Amino acid sequence: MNLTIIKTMIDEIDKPAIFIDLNYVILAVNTLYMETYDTPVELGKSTCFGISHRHHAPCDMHGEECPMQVCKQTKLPHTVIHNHHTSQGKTYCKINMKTIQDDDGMTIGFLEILDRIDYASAEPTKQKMLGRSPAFLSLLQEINTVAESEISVLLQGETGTGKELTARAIHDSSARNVGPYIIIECTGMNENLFESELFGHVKGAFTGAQTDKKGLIELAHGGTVFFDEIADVSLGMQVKLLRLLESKTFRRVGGIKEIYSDFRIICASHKNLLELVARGEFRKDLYYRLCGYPILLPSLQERREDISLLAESLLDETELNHKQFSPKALSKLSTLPYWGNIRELKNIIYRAALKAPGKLIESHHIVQSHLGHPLEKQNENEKIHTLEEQEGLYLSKLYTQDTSISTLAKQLGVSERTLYRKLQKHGLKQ
Ligand SMILES: Nc1ncnc2c1ncn2[C@@H]1O[C@H](COP(=O)(O)OP(=O)(O)OP(=O)(O)O)[C@@H](O)[C@H]1O
Repeated sequence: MNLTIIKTMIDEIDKPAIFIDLNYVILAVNTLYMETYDTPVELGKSTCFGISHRHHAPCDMHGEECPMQVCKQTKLPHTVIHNHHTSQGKTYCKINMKTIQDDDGMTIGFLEILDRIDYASAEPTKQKMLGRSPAFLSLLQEINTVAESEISVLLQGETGTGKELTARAIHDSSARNVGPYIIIECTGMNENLFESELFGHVKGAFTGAQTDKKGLIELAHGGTVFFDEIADVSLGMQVKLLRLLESKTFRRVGGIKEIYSDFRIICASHKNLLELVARGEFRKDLYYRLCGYPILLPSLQERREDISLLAESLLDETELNHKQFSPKALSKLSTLPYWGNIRELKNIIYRAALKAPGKLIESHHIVQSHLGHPLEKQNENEKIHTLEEQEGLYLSKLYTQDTSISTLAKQLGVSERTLYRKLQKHGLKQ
């Protein structure tokens, strides 16, 4: 294949694209690629890592996976997610790389095509999934892996870890993103209501059904349905859901006509569904229908490196965004145990900003509410905590506003001063 043909081919691609040789040097580039970066491309001289990362060495020397190395070994296309320096700042990009061979099967270079990832960011940005940690990057990779397929996805993870945001990101990066995205909240609905919400009803099906009404499944035709807290669906309704998933057809309540809906399903639960299956509270056949691709969302504890970034951005989303954290406040935020994950972090930040009288939010303004913690006991027993986290968890159980410090200190076998210090360290006391 000669270079002129490659240049013509690259110009035809409707995404930023380059052709690089075995030494990372760019030999062909399209206009969309040049528009993506501020650094000008010099054909035969610029390297892919120099333009996209402003590095002087390949990505794998900077802790990122180099797709070219994988392509070299496997000769198969490979996709990775990298954080690029684009003309719009640091941006997550999906890099699709493909080996190009000559007629004799010799590798002559690599084709790189880029997709911007608009739902995530490594910089403080409103309304985006934020993070830089390895756990966050693996999550982006998982989203990327499932997005282009039709597989059913089961999102599991503690409350407040971002399951709803992840479901939306999967829909937005799938081919169904032009279709509807329907959220079905499974908690707190009785069976009759749930059935009529899902499938709709015909006129006269029950008192108050004065007209025909489409259900959410019908409205989701061509798009994605997200069932939040799927574990809360009753056993009776689980049978109907299974039938729906197997046939993609249903009947409106009181109706006889079979209606077809083409939808993709994503579910989320903060409960361990397999445990519910073992206890007979969730149907095994439905579980396997829903769990085509399970994704476990990392808790905030597993991505502590992201706390400062999240904190800055969450503060920015409040009306108190003229305030800022002291370095000590930020470091305190990074050490707290978070039972409610990002949602709890959000509350702590808002409270701290309200408490701070001036512009600066100090570490003593950051106080964790211990009231919510006993609510979140799901999987707590199985999780390994550091001793320090365990200490915080234990103290938050024992200590309430009415606790006598001297009595508790005696019971714990420490001095009152030590207990004070520990309560302060874990954000349980000012
Ligand atoms: N990566 C992230 N970056 C920024 N904000 C996030 C991120 N993940 C979650 N959030 C925010 O945290 C809050 C909780 O997220 P979300 O509702 O998606 O969690 P969840 O896991 O679905 O919670 P639950 O199980 O309680 O329904 C939301 O305000 C969301 O915007």
